[in-house]
Amino acid sequence: MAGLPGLALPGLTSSAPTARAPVFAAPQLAAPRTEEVPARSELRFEVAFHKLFKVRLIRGTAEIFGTELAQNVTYSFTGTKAAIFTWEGCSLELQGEAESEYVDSETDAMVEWLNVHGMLDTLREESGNNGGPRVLILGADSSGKSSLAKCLTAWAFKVGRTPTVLNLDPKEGGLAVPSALTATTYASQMDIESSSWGQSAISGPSAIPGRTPLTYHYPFSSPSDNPDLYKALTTRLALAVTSKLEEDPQLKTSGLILDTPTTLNRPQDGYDITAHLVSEFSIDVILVLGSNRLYNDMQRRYPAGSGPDTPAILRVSNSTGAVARDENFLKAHRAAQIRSYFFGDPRGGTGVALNPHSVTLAFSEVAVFRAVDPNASSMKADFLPGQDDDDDEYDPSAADTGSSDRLFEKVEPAQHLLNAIAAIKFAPATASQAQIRDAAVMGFVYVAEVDEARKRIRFLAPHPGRWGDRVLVVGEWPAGVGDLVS
Ligand SMILES: Nc1ncnc2c1ncn2[C@@H]1O[C@H](COP(=O)(O)OP(=O)(O)OP(=O)(O)O)[C@@H](O)[C@H]1O
Repeated sequence: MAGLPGLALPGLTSSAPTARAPVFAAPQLAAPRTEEVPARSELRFEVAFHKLFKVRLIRGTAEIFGTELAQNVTYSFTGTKAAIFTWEGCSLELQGEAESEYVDSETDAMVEWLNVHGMLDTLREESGNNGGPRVLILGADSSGKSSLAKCLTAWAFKVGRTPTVLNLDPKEGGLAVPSALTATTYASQMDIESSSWGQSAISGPSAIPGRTPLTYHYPFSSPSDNPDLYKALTTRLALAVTSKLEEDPQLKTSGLILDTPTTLNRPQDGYDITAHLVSEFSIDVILVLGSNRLYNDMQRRYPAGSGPDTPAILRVSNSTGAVARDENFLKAHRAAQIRSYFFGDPRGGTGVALNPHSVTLAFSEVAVFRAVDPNASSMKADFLPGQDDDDDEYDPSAADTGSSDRLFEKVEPAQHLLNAIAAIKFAPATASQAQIRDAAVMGFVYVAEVDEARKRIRFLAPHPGRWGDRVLVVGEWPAGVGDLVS
């Protein structure tokens, strides 16, 4: 396939909106009030989507998941559940509407987490040629896994480290969109206002210095939906990250922090994947949050003193303030994450609004593949549109997956792609199944329009560059966001 001519629509440049960005109508807020937060306490708050809650630190010091707030800067939150913690006490100016907002002093977990950071930093000090700690965080649903990962990352950065964080939860998506498995080095402060891990440099300029994660695409919601694919991708990530660490002593000493999905907690299908991660990333510390069963099972699997490569298992307290997020909240959270990937942060505050680029292509100019759901492949084979006649032929490249099933099937562009999020992979249209699987992601695009009559398809892309002869891959996850463009 020749280079894809991107068609910039009139007026659709980076200085004028390419698509109508979701407008965040700043609500009228009541006058600000002041909240005194005692030492070693935290202000916990929950803000609904489409509501705004503003916080300004006016006295003392405070941090949000380990990252310090600057004094006299107004931070804006929406669609967030979080806590502002203070070691020494602080005064906060609050404005706006929180669904729940209270100060709590039951914060022993923070002290414990800080001790874990101290222990990890001692391991970094003493690491020599072996490199710093490679930490795997496991735990129950909403136990605070991501919050702990953020705290450990922020505190490590604060003492001059540059840890590499792996988001291995396809429901979260790290600095990209859900379905992204990412590795990101934190050499600058984390984003205070983000309810996830912030915004990637791929999406455009941001107030926080940009980070470009190494991204792989796993378009299923849980590792156990397609364990072979999940394992293959995490192996690629481990190889890439390990070689990056070998090239940079500072990164190597700073080590790895792996944030994982809750489903790894399940003995029946999660432990096998956990063992894969432990071996591929040469994990030496496993932090278990809030599950005695998981802690005991891990201790049995990796008994202390059974060898130099056996990881240490540490039980860590749950974040007492961590709250379960219901499916509606999580759905809105995912939609917001996808929106911010394309449109930036429209809230004001320190956020930067972006204008995604619109690219219209002929059907003949794109190569779209769909990741096959191994649990439904036999049913799908007959029904998916756009099957080539020779699709049933044996593909030798699929052999190294350990299964003769195909991983991806080519699909013709049609209405079924509308609202899909597609990964642009560093693989040409002629690539084998294994090459498509193993290719990293250049970025994600959103299918904004499919014109079957004129055989044209319009994408929104965060980046103006053309992607040339590269395949697009869609899957069942994340589900399309219907109202991304109105
Ligand atoms: N101390 C706290 N006070 C208020 N909210 C908190 C606190 N700690 C964590 N949270 C919030 O609780 C929610 C769940 O926490 P977190 O995402 O860290 O858990 P998790 O174990 O990673 O979740 P999941 O099971 O979805 O992967 C998040 O919205 C987080 O911001």
